[in-house]
Amino acid sequence: MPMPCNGKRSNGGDPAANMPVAISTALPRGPLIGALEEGTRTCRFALYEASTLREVAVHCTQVESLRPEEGWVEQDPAEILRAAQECMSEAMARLPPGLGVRDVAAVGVTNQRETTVVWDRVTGQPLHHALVWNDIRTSKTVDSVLARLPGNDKDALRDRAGLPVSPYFSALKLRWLMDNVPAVQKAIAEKRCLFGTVDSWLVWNLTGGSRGGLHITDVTNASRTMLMNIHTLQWDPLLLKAFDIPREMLPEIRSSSEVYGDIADGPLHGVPISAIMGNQQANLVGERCFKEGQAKSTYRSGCFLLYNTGTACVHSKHGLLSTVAYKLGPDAPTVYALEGSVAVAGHAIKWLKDNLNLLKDPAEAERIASEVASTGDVYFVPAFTGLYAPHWRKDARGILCGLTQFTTKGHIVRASLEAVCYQTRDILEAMARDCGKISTETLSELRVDGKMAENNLLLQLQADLCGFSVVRTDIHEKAALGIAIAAGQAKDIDLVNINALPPSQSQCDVFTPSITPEDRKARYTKWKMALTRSLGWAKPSKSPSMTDKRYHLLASIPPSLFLISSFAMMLASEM
Ligand SMILES: Nc1ncnc2c1ncn2[C@@H]1O[C@H](COP(=O)(O)OP(=O)(O)O)[C@@H](O)[C@H]1O
Ligand SMILES: O=P(O)(O)OC[C@H](O)CO
Repeated sequence: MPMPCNGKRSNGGDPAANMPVAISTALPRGPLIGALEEGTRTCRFALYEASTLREVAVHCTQVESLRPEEGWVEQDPAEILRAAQECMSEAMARLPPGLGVRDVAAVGVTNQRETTVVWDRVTGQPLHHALVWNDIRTSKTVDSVLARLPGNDKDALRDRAGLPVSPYFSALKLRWLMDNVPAVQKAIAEKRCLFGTVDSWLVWNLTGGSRGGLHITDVTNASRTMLMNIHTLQWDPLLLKAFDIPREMLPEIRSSSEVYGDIADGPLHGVPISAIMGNQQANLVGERCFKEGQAKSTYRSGCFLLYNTGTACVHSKHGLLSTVAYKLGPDAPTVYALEGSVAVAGHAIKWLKDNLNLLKDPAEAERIASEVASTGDVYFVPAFTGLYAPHWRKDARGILCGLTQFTTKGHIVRASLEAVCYQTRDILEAMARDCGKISTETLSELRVDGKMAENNLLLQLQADLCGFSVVRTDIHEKAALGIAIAAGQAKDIDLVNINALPPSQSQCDVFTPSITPEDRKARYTKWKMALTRSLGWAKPSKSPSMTDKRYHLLASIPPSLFLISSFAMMLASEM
């Protein structure tokens, strides 16, 4: 069971991070900061009182995902925008008496990352549904790109992008749209096509759309496109060439915290937008992981673990992503993170519920898994869409192994929880190898949040299977807080040292390891055996189709010459 630490635990030298503060019972006062949080499933707008970070008004709505084919995940960009506008209008309508738009000092936007939108700059209409981050239709596009890289190496572009070639990232999704959607091809030919991640789409529309909206993104979102140079923080000519993407359709890259422009219409008319960040980076800020070596893990449908590496961009040699954590101002230092993303975490529990009918509600997972003392040697690798970090195997598929006639649903549910823990351990092992810095002591800074983190058994298993303490400050994610901090900073409103939680909630739970190192080692070894068996199930076809003319052209270049020749072409074109 978790051990409540009553706010007394170490907080990594950040004394304010968990300090209980007196909660004001006074009527809320301006200035207020607005946080628009556009997640994959939920859109939410909250208004915070800047002096206390009290949430004074909020509205939230769901955004539907469409799954037209296996592995395809889409959202309607118009629906994303409508949801954002509804949330802002409803939250403004709920402001306590005496508060109004004049009290809102700034709005920040945080969003699901990688999800790719293309639209017509003249009509303002989307040219296709957004391809959502976990859509894997671009598998063949990946094969085509890999076929042209030295040694078919998915890491060949890592030095520049910080990322492996994978269906996860926007460049692949944009390439697919350009190859397969005539409306996109036509709009590009007519120079009317704009590309953006969800932040760009929202900010362009909120600041005026086709009547002069700002076409911008921030460094955190741009770092997930695979088109930005992670060192220069600019679109990289070689990466653009590798994916054959015209520069003019891309947004301008800005810092995560600065006044970009004002909201053009609606109840927040005239309020400046002053922060943009991808949601996992905003979460890192909201968790106040400002020091090198601090890390957070968010357990939702997927699981996202970010480890602050300070101003050093650590290039992972073990399958992690190098990403921009934040740059809180045009002249502020760029802070980087290593990230491990797990595609399927809580989603496996949803699958047990929806597809196998083993649960009525995800919350039942804890009770059912607790009915058995172990998984009975059952291992579940939920590689439904391949494996993300640190393996990056799109050919992996889910497996359940070690079944016997004695296996019960308790064993399977418990194995599903353990799968999240083992995948997290895989990431932590990779981080340890990349940084050589992670120790039990620094990992006392692993802060966990997310809906799935309300499962006590999951966090106990996490502590057991990793061998360090897991600290749950609160299950509520901190992305909205993080973007409020960034938006406030651009307006010289310092929110960093304000604790947003009432004292009763600011207590945290600590889960400490309760199994022997031998047991831990034996179980992890078995997990790795299971993982190996999941690989290579969805083999790519022998000759990946080349979906655009450019691939035919470049396929004739020997892979080893590809990068060199691209450089040469690039240099020549710049002369
Ligand atoms: N108590 C729980 N135990 C295990 N899994 C849970 C629990 N509560 C939620 N989940 C799972 O975690 C995920 C988190 O949900 P949520 O944050 O609401 O989802 P999303 O990432 O889709 O927005 C869901 O996929 C759900 O199946
Ligand atoms: O909206 P979420 O919480 O599922 O987050 C999605 C991530 O940003 C994808 O990288």
